[in-house]
Amino acid sequence: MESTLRAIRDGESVLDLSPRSTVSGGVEDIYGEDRATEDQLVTPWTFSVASGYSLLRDPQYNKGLAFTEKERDAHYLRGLLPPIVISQQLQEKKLMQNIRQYQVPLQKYMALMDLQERNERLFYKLLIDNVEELLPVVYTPTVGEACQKYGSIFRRPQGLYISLKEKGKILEVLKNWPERSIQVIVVTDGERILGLGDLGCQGMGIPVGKLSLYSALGGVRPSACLPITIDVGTNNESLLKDEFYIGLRQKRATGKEYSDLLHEFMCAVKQNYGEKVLIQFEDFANHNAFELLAKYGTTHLVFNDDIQGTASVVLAGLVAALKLIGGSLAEHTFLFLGAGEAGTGIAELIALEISKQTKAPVEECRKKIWLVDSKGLIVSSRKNSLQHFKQPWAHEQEPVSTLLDAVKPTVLIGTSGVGKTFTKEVVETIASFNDKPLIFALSNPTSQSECTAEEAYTWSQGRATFASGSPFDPVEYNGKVYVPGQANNCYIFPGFGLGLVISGAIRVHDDMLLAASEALAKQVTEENYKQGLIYPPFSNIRKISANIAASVAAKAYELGLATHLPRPANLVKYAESCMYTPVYRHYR
Ligand SMILES: NC(=O)C1=CN([C@@H]2O[C@H](COP(=O)(O)OP(=O)(O)OC[C@H]3O[C@@H](n4cnc5c(N)ncnc54)[C@H](OP(=O)(O)O)[C@@H]3O)[C@@H](O)[C@H]2O)C=CC1
Ligand SMILES: CC(=O)C(=O)O
Ligand SMILES: [Mg+2]
Repeated sequence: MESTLRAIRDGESVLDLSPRSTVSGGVEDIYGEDRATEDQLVTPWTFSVASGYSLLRDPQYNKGLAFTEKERDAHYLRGLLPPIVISQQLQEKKLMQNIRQYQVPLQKYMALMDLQERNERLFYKLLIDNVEELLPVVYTPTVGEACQKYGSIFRRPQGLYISLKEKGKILEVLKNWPERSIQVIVVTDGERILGLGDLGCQGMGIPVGKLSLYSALGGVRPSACLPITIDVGTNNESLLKDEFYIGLRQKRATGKEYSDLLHEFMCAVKQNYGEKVLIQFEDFANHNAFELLAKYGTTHLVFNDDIQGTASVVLAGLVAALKLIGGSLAEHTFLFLGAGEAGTGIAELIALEISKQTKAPVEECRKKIWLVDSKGLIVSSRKNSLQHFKQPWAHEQEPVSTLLDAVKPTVLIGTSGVGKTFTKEVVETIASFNDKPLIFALSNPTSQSECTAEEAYTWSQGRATFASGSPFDPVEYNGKVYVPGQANNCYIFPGFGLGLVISGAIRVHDDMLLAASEALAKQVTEENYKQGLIYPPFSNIRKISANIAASVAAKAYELGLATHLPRPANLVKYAESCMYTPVYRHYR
């Protein structure tokens, strides 16, 4: 057998591998897999010529019924498919019809994951052409439910699992991944999955979902994307007791054990994929997230989507909203419910932008921004007990425990991960001292949203401008239709990552976040504003991503952080030309 395999590997003329008939009329079991009793070892061998049966089962190349007559002849597909040949458009139509028949969002999610596993190009074509309809399925809110039930719905593994068992062998594990030229990694340790808390190893749905958006919305090739879950255990008691749980059945490793594993991972990634692979940290708990970003920000190309991507998307929405509510950023007062990754990340970028606009020191600009955590308003008397990322926000003020007791904000931002916290009283109060209150309810998924779009519009008597992390349908109030925006980092990270990739950037810089934000805000049209929108529609997201990518790349060149030289003259055109499109290719 070894000589046969070697002949195939070396490209010599292929030997006869067809199973031979035996005298008894059965089929000879040449490799002994069927003869072996259960306690004997067998070799799980395969050979990889993408033709015939294996071509149909290779999601990267499979086209299903869209294989042409010529391709069916050339690639040994005759008889393996029914006679009809149909177009990708017709396949898309049929699949959308099928997906629309499912009433339960999780069924739609599973159907889409099956499609991704079966026919990658068709999956991306569907996602791009129906982005507004399918985004809530592959992404928030449905991906949250998928993660909660990941063990039960698990069929085929997606992405790479690195657990404590792989300590000392992470480089080898990376080498098991079939693709060599990786450009973007999204990694989680599953400790803060959306606002759903610790889902351990089942957080894998998040890197998988984020990376499918990298390809669909940002045009990064799917084969260049690698979803990774680091499994250091979970503190989620119900998962630890769940017989279908797919992760390590132990409490989370912390301290040195945790940081050693993460360090080995970060070094192995750089060693295996080089300096220019983007590592996006996603849904880590804040006690690790800030530290990882600070520690690896100077040695690796790292980006924390929850801290930085969210900041960039919210700043864009704020800048755009000024056209509706008036004033400059510096003239507004901001109040956050939630002072973690998203809250302090956004707050810091707002302060930075105000500082750039007004030339005032950033410390001064922070004074217009207030944050509330689970213990109340962040004030100076609490300073010694505050986590380091909250300390810059500890302003001089008496401690208060209720949201609107001390501050009269013009902008209210929810980043608490706790649903229903913007109560009727809260919305009515902010609407009582603002003609046009601006309200962001950013927590995901929908169940954790601080309030719904309907509540925001009704309780403010139609005066609020509203955007949320997970999507809400338009609302009719007093005969007028209000269209809520979706303030989600998925507006930013696909284009942001593309900009880093095409410029060959080696580090992320805050000015790139500001550039991405500005590029997004510029995409909001007069027509969008007329509808009360502060974000452009997702139907234009590939164009939006190309513009964001161009702005981020331009900043990378300006800062001397780009290695792709010479700089392309027209970066928007260049970004567009680099984007993956999922139409079928013709096979020779
Ligand atoms: N729309 C988007 O694009 C994004 C949305 N998010 C969403 O934001 C939410 C928070 O994420 P993240 O910042 O990373 O989480 P963190 O855990 O880092 O922060 C949560 C913060 O909320 C505070 N908090 C919790 N409960 C309450 C409460 N009842 N009242 C007031 N404050 C409370 C916590 O207080 P304490 O510090 O005292 O514990 C903490 O400061 C999640 O739901 C996530 O899905 C995140 C990223 C992007
Ligand atoms: C959107 C996102 O990244 C989050 O909710 O964590
Ligand atoms: Mg996230």
